[in-house]
Amino acid sequence: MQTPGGHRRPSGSQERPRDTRYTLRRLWGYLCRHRWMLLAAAALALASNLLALLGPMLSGLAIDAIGTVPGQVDFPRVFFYAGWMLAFYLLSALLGYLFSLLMIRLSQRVVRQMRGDLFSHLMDLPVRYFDSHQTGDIVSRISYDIDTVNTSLSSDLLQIGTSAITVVGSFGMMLAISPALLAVFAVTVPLSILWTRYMTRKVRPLFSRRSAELGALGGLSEEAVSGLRTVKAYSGEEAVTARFDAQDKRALDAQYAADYYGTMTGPSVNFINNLSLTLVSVLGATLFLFGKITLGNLSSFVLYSRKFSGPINEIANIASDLQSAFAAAERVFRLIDELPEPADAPDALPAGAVRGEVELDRVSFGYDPTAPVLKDFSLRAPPGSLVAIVGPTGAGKTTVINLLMRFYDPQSGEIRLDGRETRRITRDSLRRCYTLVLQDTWLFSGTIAENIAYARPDATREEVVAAAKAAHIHRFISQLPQGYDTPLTGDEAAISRGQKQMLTIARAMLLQSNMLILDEATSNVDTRTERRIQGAMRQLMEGRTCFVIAHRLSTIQNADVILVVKDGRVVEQGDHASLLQRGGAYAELYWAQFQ
Ligand SMILES: Nc1ncnc2c1ncn2[C@@H]1O[C@H](COP(=O)(O)OP(=O)(O)OP(=O)(O)O)[C@@H](O)[C@H]1O
Repeated sequence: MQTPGGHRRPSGSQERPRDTRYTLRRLWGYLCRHRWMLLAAAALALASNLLALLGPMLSGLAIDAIGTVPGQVDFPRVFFYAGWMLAFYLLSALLGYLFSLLMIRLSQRVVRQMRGDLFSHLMDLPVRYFDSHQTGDIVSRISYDIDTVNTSLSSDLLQIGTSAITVVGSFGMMLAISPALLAVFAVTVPLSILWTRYMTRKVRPLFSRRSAELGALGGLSEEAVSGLRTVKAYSGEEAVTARFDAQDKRALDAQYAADYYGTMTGPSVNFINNLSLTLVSVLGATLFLFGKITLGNLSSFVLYSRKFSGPINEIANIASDLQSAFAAAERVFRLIDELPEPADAPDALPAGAVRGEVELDRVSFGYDPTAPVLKDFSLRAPPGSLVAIVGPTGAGKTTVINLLMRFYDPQSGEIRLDGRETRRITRDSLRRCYTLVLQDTWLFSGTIAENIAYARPDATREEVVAAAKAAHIHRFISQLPQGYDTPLTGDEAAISRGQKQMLTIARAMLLQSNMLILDEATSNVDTRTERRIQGAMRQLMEGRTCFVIAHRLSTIQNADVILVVKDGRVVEQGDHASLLQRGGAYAELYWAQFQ
């Protein structure tokens, strides 16, 4: 039996990269939510860099104060300039420190918002999304990809911000000192810009691939870890390790390719910039010879030229980090951009108090619209009735539940609750009308009491205990050292599958909804215990419209209507006695179990 919509398909590990501008705009949107912090950071960066920019100029003035004639050094002036240099550099360092602090805080806030948006959007996605994407890949977006964006925002963006100011400032200073010497950069700067652009374009898809392959690796790990018992039971360790190995190799290859081209960018741009230093030295010496520049100015120019090309270098160096962050941000935004469950119809109203009359009227549905699973499916459940759905594996029983809960909507036909089409009822209120107990028991890390009270956190301890007693799980819980306060963590061994199922039944007992769906809800409980909780189950079903899917036909004999489903169609319906008498598909299933 599946959980509703529990079929999983691996995600396509390759998604087409979007353009950088789109991702940048989205990131910018997040940053702008903290525009005051951003503005303060920009002001700090500007002040810190402008102060640092004064250093080379003061150094040049100090050199000129030394003069060219040995023994005629104007020490007071040298110390005067050196003193100012020290003061400016100190202040610049202090402002730089404050700037970094602010950027770290800013990136923390942005990441928190992004992660929050991502998670809450995840909750709004239709079941279909989870049916077709690997859990590990989704988790990797929430953790790994967002972390990558975080690192990049706090360090790379910071560097780019300060670099830009330094580049512009140094350029202005060099222009003031010697426009002639500046000509050197007319050759080297375009060269390094073109080269950096070429490399980033080359590297970006490689980083997208790296993120996707790492996501797939996460998916595989999640699959292997959650199914470890089965893997061991089938001695599949080697096969799963081989698959992991192959995927790990693919991820590492993708990482290597991205890092290889990423690291190539820095040194090559560095070389181009060093070339400019060589040219400045030659041209500067010539200008000095002709008395067009003082030694101090030349020295300042060289220092500014280092300041000017340094950030270009840095930007080239962090370009690969940025590419990796863009690829990660893109995967995050792609998830955020996934279409949520369609909004409720404009005329949809809350379900309100319902009697519990459910009708499926000639419903056809396929997960893939071209391959129908339910064909012309009709059923009518009067209020308070017990409807059992039986049929062979893959017949479409769980699919009926998926439609009742509106995890999916039918392609044709109508589903009605109390005569109202369910599309005219808000999804949330419709789902609240049902209590759903699945074979797939889902317990979260919290105490036993919290797990039982999951759908009603306001329930008192007495109510929780009464529910547990009704589900015949109270004795077991009381024997635990911490009783109802026993934490349920990942330690699956501490509690059996049957006990887990009883806990989910206790959880259902606490709810007062008018309709109940039991999808193989007692399949893990032994027949004796099942018989013992029958009374409680009957009490739970009392007065409620119930849909029960059970392979064990003994549990549904008292149903008002039994629907026999085969290949997505109702092939027989009636109560137990009439269906047995008929000697058709139901009788066949029944005798197959009891003979
Ligand atoms: N999320 C899904 N995506 C695509 N196909 C699906 C999905 N869920 C179920 N199916 C297909 O729909 C058909 C009906 O599945 P369903 O789970 O409703 O059967 P079932 O009668 O509940 O079977 P079982 O008794 O084994 O649980 C199957 O062929 C199944 O492969």
